[in-house]
Amino acid sequence: MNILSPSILSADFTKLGEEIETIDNAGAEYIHVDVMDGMFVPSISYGMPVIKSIRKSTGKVFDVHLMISEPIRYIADFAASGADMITVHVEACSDVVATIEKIREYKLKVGITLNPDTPVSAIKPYLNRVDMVLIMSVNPGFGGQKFITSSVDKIKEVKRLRDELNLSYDIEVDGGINIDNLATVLEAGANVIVAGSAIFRGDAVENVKKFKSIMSVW
Ligand SMILES: O=C(CO)[C@H](O)[C@H](O)COP(=O)(O)O
Repeated sequence: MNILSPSILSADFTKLGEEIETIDNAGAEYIHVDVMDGMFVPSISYGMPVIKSIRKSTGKVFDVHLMISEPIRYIADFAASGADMITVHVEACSDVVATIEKIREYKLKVGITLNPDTPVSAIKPYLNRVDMVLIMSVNPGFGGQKFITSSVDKIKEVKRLRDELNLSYDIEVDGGINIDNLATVLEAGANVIVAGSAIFRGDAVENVKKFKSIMSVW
């Protein structure tokens, strides 16, 4: 199933609750929540209090992407804030298996991700333990960047590995996705689509509709 997960990093924070209700009503399946610590990535976004607060605005799945060093330290807090799934960076965890197990302790879905310069081989040992693989198609840290085209081959590679290893994880793609490159990533094998600026810049309802109409034919 194809899933749209708008990234609220590009929403208007002065009316975040309303922005979330808008994309929820327009048909987005997930809400993508980008947490940045100013260490693993250069920028700082928001954390548990914001997530707890926006949890009241929607019942949709909170797809929380932790761009933080040693995320194992905060899994309990993100679970208590209302996360439904947590994705961690392979580069950010000194013990990836323990981090995955910690997320499972809270009965949350688990995603693993990697930076554009990290090869897929770095996550291969963990593929049988996760529900989702996130292919970053920009260097994490900021919305509104240009899509890195080599990500398409990475999507194909994790799809090929899923078949080879007889696994069933979702493949999410995040960074620089827009109406023009959406079909390319879907065709490569991505089925969870993150988009920030392409959804929240302009008319979010129309943008969700356009995304979903293309996604419906794949
Ligand atoms: O993880 C992210 C940045 O680190 C964002 O989710 C991502 O960049 C989405 O924003 P946009 O669609 O504007 O590229």
